[in-house]
Amino acid sequence: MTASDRPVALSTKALVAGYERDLPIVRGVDFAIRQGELVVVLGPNGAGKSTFVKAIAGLVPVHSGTASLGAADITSVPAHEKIRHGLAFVPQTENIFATLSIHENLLLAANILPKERRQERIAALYGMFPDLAARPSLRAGQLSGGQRQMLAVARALVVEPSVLILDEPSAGLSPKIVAEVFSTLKAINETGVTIVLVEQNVKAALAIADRAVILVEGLLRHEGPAATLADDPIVAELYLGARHVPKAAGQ
Ligand SMILES: Nc1ncnc2c1ncn2[C@@H]1O[C@H](COP(=O)(O)OP(=O)(O)OP(=O)(O)O)[C@@H](O)[C@H]1O
Repeated sequence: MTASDRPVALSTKALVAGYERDLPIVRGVDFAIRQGELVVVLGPNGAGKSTFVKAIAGLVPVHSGTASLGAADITSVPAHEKIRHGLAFVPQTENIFATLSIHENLLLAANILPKERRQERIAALYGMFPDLAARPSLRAGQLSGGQRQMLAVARALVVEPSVLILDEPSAGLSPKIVAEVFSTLKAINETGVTIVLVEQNVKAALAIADRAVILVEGLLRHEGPAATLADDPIVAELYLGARHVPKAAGQ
């Protein structure tokens, strides 16, 4: 089955959201990602990318429109309840408890699972993240930036979400560490987890994504397969400072 035949995992319809009622930041976004896809959300600074995913996650007020997981409307489901529907969100910052150990961070995330499943899930996560397994009693605040992001991702995966949304997991990381984080995300995606990735790191994100959507001023301006968008003049215009997009011969 190709990606386009698979059921929609997460969608929004005419989603309008923002911090104040009279100031919508996301201004009517129709978006869909199919099961097993990895879609990157691109766009210039201030375009509303974070606001868009936070609105889906229940962390920013939705003014109108809907967000759905599969067929279930989750627009009004409180943020902490969305995980029970299979949606996990990794915020850009404050995504771990720095004063607690790696193991305590995972235990806290596992709290919503039935008691008998917690150890088994944490063991599975340690299998996926050997760096975390190597020193479970280390205080999370002592981890490097990349390892912190991995702990944040591991916390999100404890409850086996069907959809994982990440808000700029590469922020502040060196290119080498970004490559490691992204290859881990790709491996997670290959286990069947649908991933929505908000990113500024365009090249690296397009290299692992199936598809990309571009938000500009709160609107979905452009979308397409990641492989072709990498060479798209609109991407160049928005990101690479190419103000004058070269016209095709004859124009
Ligand atoms: N907590 C907040 N309260 C009020 N306005 C906010 C808040 N957070 C962001 N905004 C505003 O919302 C708009 C969109 O911000 P957002 O962070 O969603 O953009 P972004 O595309 O994710 O940008 P970046 O890539 O720089 O993070 C900006 O004008 C920003 O100033």
